[in-house]
Amino acid sequence: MSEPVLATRNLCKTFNALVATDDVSIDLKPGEIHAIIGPNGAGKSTLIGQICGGIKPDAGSVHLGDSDVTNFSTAERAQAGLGRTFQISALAMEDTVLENVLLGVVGRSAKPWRFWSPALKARDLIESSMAALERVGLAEVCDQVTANLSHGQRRQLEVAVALALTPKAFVMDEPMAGLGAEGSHSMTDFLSELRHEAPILLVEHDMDAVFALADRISVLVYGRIIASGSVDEIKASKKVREAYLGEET
Ligand SMILES: Nc1ncnc2c1ncn2[C@@H]1O[C@H](COP(=O)(O)OP(=O)(O)OP(=O)(O)O)[C@@H](O)[C@H]1O
Repeated sequence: MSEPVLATRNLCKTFNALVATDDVSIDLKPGEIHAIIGPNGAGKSTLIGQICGGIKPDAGSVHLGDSDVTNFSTAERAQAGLGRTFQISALAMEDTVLENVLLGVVGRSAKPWRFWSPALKARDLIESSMAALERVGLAEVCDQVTANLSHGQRRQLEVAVALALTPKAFVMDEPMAGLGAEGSHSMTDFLSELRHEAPILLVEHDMDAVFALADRISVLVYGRIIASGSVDEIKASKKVREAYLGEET
């Protein structure tokens, strides 16, 4: 069995009396897409916040490869190889498409000026940023102001920002949100390939995309993982249907 690239161990988080994360231990293995699904308010965003560093857990730990990153800042986790896309866009709308990727990469450095001083480094940085834009199909609009992009292109740009950091693992929060059928389809194709570069922890409400992509699904209800398994196992689970999928049928 391969070692997980990303793991949480017994994560707990309460907000006053509300238990938002209840003893959550999940793994992300090389080459896989592990989807986390659950009804609204189940604790998916809180879990992602603890994995990526925005929310401090009350108990438990987060591991990236061999490193315990529980006490790392968000920037330190990104530096350690955690690539994240956001539910709500974190892009700078007034900056160009290329600038957004460059800023994403430079922001990763604890000492950003180190990137900019030698001309060679700056050139490398631009080349790797352009390569990331090329991969998501945005190279041609690299000089456009981000505000001019369509919603779908902004989602692609977020992926490019994460990609340019050459992460060890991706954490993606609703990458399909707001994409039309065609956009979801091409993002699904893209993520399907991307998993071989770095595994993806995917939080997504779009069940068609989840069922098409996930190697494994974990179902979160009231902050607790109630089931974890393959797409077929989760679809067949009575417990899951009652707690979650059933409410849609
Ligand atoms: N900062 C906070 N203070 C108090 N309660 C919070 C806070 N953040 C989240 N919660 C509560 O914790 C629970 C889990 O919320 P969370 O946003 O993690 O769920 P979610 O599964 O991401 O929901 P959605 O699918 O709607 O995005 C909810 O009951 C929410 O109201």
